[in-house]
Amino acid sequence: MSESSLPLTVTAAGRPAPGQRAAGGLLRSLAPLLTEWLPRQRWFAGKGRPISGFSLVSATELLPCAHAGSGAGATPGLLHLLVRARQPAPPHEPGDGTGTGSGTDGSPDADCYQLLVGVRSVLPPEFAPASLGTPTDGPLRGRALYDALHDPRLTGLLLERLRSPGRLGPLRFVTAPGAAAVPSGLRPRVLDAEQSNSSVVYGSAYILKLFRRVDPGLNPDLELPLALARGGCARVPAPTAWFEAAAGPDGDAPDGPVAEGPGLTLGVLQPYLPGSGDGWQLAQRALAGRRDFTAAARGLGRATAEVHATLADTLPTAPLRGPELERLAAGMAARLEVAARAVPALRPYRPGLRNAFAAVAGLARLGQARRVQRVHGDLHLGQALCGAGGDEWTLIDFEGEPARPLHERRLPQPVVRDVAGMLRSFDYAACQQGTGERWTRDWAAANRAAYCAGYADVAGTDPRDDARLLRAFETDKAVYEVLYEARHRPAWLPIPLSAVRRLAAAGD
Ligand SMILES: Nc1ncnc2c1ncn2[C@@H]1O[C@H](COP(=O)(O)OP(=O)(O)O)[C@@H](O)[C@H]1O
Ligand SMILES: O=P(O)(O)O[C@H]1O[C@H](CO)[C@@H](O[C@H]2O[C@H](CO)[C@@H](O)[C@H](O)[C@H]2O)[C@H](O)[C@H]1O
Repeated sequence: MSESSLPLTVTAAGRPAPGQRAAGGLLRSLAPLLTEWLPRQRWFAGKGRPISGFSLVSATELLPCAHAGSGAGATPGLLHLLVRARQPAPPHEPGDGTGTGSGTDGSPDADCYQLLVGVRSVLPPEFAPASLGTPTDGPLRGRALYDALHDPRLTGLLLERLRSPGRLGPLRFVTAPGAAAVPSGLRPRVLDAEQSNSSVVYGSAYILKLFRRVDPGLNPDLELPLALARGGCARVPAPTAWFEAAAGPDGDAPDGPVAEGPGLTLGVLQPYLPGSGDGWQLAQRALAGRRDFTAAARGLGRATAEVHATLADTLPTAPLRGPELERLAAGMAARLEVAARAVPALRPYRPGLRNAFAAVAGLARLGQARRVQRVHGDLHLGQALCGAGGDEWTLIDFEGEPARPLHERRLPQPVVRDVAGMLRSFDYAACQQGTGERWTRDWAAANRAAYCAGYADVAGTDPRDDARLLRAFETDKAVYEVLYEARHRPAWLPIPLSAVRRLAAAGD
């Protein structure tokens, strides 16, 4: 998007600021700060590639910024920004082959990020770690800018906006039909978690997830929980409210009036489940204490199958016949090539891994077919919250694998894809406690079996009976994890690499 087509800056009163210059000047003054700050954020998706420039998709004042924060106790300003960061394109990451989509959404070389920027004349010391810096020119010259999610006054304001439906410039705040009224004055705190996005907890009642890298379209992390709530499935917290930006003709937020429809999903408010541990923490604790985890694993299998059953009832399903099975296998093989180019340690295992994918193409030649439906897409132990009973599970984070384009994450998939994700996670948990030990290997095997048995309790079919497809998805996931760890947590790379060795040997 060229600077001349920038949308207007929208004022707190919902009126365009005088002239487009405000937005252009804003971008110029923010660019040096963002170049420095963005790559340091956990959720920045373009790590390792230089940023060559920015374009502003929208800028909306939620609280006035120009004179904000002057004087003791003065109200800070709050600016909502959608900003594209231009970077050299990543190596092409091919699709699943289970649908018609290909390529990426929006500009492949310019991811769009959502930022909430606090504005003050002087930054209080408690917000120093959240500082973006101080622009030296433009409309915010000399003002201290910081990540507003760390300021309870500003995140409190955001909750106020979500409490009552309405519009502000390109932003639309929506309350779920039939949702209980959200009380005002809940105390906000930003979540300090290893996340792909950012979350704010209000009291111990709600959690607001703000999507950081946003793609045009309905985010499955809103779409699927809404569908599950419609279908009466209590395994997933039902969205209470959300906010979005209407999509313009080029997929960006518009400078005109907000159209009806989902546009870009920006944030989802849902009930917070207090005190619940996640499956990863519980598994780690069980391993450290050398305790059995199979009852919990079986419960998790049952929860997964219940969620799958409701998704199949409420959203479209389709057959996966010969040509689609072949495309699925080709997509997996192509992703392996991309990962092997990026991570040399994968290369020696390619022949064995390819065999796992060829076996899926082999199903097509046998005249077999499967079904596809909407699935979680990135299921692992950290995506399951456990109630007090120890085996009652709630599933969260239906966004799918964050690195994939949105249209691909919304494609129907075989359910074994989620099963494979969780099986990998038991392996991860065991490896994290020490790869070599017999006991941890047996622990992982027992929990993998219990999880599949739990799934079969509800679904009536055991995922292990579809061995070729399951192995192919497990292999595909391990390859994804190799790339994920190489990019985000290089010290963890040996974990998926050990699975790659095992899976490659099984395919010889
Ligand atoms: N409804 C909820 N109740 C309690 N904690 C939650 C809830 N939803 C998310 N969380 C916590 O927030 C963390 C991040 O949420 P998640 O949806 O996985 O975000 P991301 O996509 O950024 O990784 C989770 O690991 C979990 O600890
Ligand atoms: O939870 P996210 O949506 O951010 O998912 C990404 O990050 C996960 C790690 O936080 C990553 O999961 C991998 O590590 C887990 C342990 O930390 C393990 O349980 C998973 O099995 C493993 O895949 C996930 O792949 C990534 O998309």
